This record gives sequence, structure tokens and C-alpha cells, in this order.
Amino acid sequence: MATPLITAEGLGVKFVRNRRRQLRIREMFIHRGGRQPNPGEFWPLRDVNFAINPGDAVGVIGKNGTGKSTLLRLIAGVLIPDEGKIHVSGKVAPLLELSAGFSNDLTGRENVHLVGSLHGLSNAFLKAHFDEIVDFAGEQVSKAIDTPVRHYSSGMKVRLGFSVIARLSHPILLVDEVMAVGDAEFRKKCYATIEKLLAEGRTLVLVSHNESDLTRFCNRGLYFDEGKLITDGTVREALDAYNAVVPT
Ligand SMILES: Nc1ncnc2c1ncn2[C@@H]1O[C@H](COP(=O)(O)OP(=O)(O)OP(=O)(O)O)[C@@H](O)[C@H]1O
Repeated sequence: MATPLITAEGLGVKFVRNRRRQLRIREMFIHRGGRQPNPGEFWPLRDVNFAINPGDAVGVIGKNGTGKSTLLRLIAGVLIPDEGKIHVSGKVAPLLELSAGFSNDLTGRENVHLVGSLHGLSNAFLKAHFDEIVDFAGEQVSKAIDTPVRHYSSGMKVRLGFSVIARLSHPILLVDEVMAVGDAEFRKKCYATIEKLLAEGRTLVLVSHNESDLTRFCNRGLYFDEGKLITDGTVREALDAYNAVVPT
């Protein structure tokens, strides 16, 4: 049996709603005796257990706000669990929140170098592949490559971000709704890239609300509801469990 690349054991993370709310003076006196549980606390994910093997393509399915993106952030290591463990053996290429990764005051060209080097791509690699990266992002981005990305549309930033991150040779690919952001032409390029990366044996974890994307790429499905893993099976089984409660 293969050694899993990603394992979650009793995984849980806790968030606080209304974190910025100040305690009123009266409440400060009431809470003086010790830390009371914060009434805004909630668990977007709790007691989650699964194992993902090399080469698996896993669709993460569920209603809005059921912890899917939170799970990807835990796998990417940008969130630390409050309970249990997430073990990831291998580097992760995060195709998540792509437009957020840029520095708005820098040009597209400068951001390609910044984001690329933050993810471990060498200067020599970025120089050698710069034209391909920009071509992939499309004509609009090509024309604006020496303009600060502050002036880019969110779609342009996502295209350029995808273009850089898709160059990483990391074995684990996390994809969160990237395909929903772009136009039809960009979606086609995304599909072709993800298919190529899967054919190379990468492991994919894909968050999507699009059934045809899920069945196209994934052999497995994890269906979450209210932060709990309800179904861990084939992508069809997970979609059926989801559709049974949310009619299409
Ligand atoms: N940093 C945060 N602080 C507090 N609450 C948060 C934070 N990030 C997410 N949440 C909340 O945690 C819950 C799970 O969010 P998450 O983004 O993981 O859901 P999701 O399943 O990906 O939703 P969607 O399908 O809408 O993308 C939601 O209620 C969300 O409002």
C-alpha cells in the first residue's frame, strides 16, 4: 500500500467571529476571574480524518462556508490546527487566492520574479521562462507587464499568478476555484495545464462547486457539511451525498 502524502488525524481549527469587537467595561469586570469561552468561537472544521495517496485527485465538495478553503489553507501550512494533526509530505503548489499574492505597487514583471522566488523558483529559471509565463497569462497581461498590478483587473492577476505557480514542480497541487474566475479562454488553458500536471503524477486537491470540473479531474471526493467530513469515497459518491441534501 502507498504511503499517504497528506494525512489528517482528528484535525480541527477554531476561528473567532467578531474578533475586533471590544469588550465593554461591564464585561471586563464580569470576565475578571479568568478566561471565559469566547461566544464568537466556532469550529469551521473538526474531527476530520482522511489520507490522500500519491497520484490521487481529490475533489472537496460542500455548501458555502463548510470549511473547504480552510482545509486547503491547513494543507498549504498557512493555518495551524487547534486540534489534531495534518501531515503533508512533499512540497505544495498552492493555486489559491492567486490575486492576493501580488504586491500592488510592483509591475507584473517584478511580481513574476517576487512571487516566483518566494515559491522557490530560481532567478535563472524565471528569466529563461519569463516569456512563456507571460504568454500563458494572455495578451492583456502581456501588454501591461510593465504596469503596476494595482491597475490590473482581478482576472488579470489570477492569470499571471496561475501562470507562475503552475511552473512549480511540487508534487501536491491545491486548486481553489481558480477555474471559476477566468474567462472561457483562460479556463481552457487551466484545464489543459491541470490535465498535464495530473498526467505527470501530481496529487491534486481541488475545491469546486462545478460538478463537471470535479468529475473531469477527480477520482476521489470528500464531502463536508458544517465542518464535518460526511463522505470519503469516489467523487461520484461524494457528489451524490451532496446532491441528496442540496438539489441541483
Ligand atoms: N480568518 C477567519 N476568521 C474567522 N472566520 C473565518 C475565517 N476564515 C473563514 N472563516 C469562516 O469559516 C467558515 C469556513 O470558511 P471557508 O472559507 O473554509 O468555507 P468554504 O467551504 O470554502 O466556503 P465557499 O464555498 O463559500 O468558498 C465560514 O463560516 C467563514 O466565514
